[in-house]
Amino acid sequence: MKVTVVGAGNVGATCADVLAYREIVNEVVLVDIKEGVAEGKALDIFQKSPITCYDTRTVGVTNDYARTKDSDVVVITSGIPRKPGMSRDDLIETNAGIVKMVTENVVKYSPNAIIIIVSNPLDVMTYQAHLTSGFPRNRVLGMAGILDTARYRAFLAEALEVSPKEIQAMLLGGHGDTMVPLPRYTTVGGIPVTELIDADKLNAIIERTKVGGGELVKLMGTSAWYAPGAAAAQMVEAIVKDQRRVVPVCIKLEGEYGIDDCYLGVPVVLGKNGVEKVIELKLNSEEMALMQESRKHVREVMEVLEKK
Ligand SMILES: NC(=O)c1ccc[n+]([C@@H]2O[C@H](COP(=O)([O-])OP(=O)(O)OC[C@H]3O[C@@H](n4cnc5c(N)ncnc54)[C@H](O)[C@@H]3O)[C@@H](O)[C@H]2O)c1
Ligand SMILES: O=C(O)C[C@H](O)C(=O)O
Repeated sequence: MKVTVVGAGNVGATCADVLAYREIVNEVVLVDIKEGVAEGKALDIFQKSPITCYDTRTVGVTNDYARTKDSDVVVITSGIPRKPGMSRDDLIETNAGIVKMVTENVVKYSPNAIIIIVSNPLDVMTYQAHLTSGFPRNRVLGMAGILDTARYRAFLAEALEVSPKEIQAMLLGGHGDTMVPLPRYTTVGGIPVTELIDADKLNAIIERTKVGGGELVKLMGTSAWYAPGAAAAQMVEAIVKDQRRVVPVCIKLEGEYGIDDCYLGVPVVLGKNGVEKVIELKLNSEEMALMQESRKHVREVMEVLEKK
């Protein structure tokens, strides 16, 4: 199995590192537009292999897509991250062009690949890659829900003083402040979370999760990478090992949840064909209203792209 990661910055290099040290694939090709960056980071990761003991080979190239030929999965992280005071949507002008150009190259050399988008604004960059690639929707996916649920799960684990491994959760909607964490679908070792935490505390955790990316941007002056890189690697693993994991993924909705023609996070079964199935939950009226609000926001940003 061969995986390409485009963008050898914070998220891309972290994703490549996780793919390598966990031996998720045999070969990782890292691509960047900046001369030497991908080559250097791939070499550094390869030189770690005798220390932490793995066989995955990592190779870096500067814009040489021929070297990515016949990749099974391509993770696109190229693009600028936000700085304090910016929203993810502010990145659209720069990142849409980058994602378009990168996707054209990916399609040329790996026409059967499954594409995972990481660049922001996530839902609309997934739209851009879908438009440019012309791939079926099951092969153009956005990574955000695994990261957003991981934040929610981590905050809950801390509040409940339990292992984060015990928290299972689902979340819907766009990757922005309108995301929809679902307490009704959150359990702690199989116990509904609402039996273990009072409503005020749970609401505070939901609100913190919604702005979880911004919290880190404020602290670091740029956006997060450890959890995002690992989340993208988890999606790659589910695909290349055909694990059929049930995780939230951004995909074009075609009637599910009563929504057409919008890119939003929903629970899916993730396996060797990318999205094997979109799972449609029976939402209550409050959850449905939040999902519609999220759809409205993502649609507005999609329209910005359409007018470009
Ligand atoms: N979906 C998510 O949950 C999530 C999480 C974290 C970050 N992000 C997004 O991921 C993107 C990358 O974040 P980062 O922290 O790694 O940024 P970064 O600046 O560290 O890395 C981006 C890399 O992309 C490269 N690049 C730019 N244009 C390119 C092109 N045309 N071809 C190849 N490479 C190119 C840059 O040279 C740079 O090395 C940002 O848009 C950020 O907002 C998304
Ligand atoms: O917050 C950002 O800008 C990056 C990313 O989308 C995140 O949630 O960490």
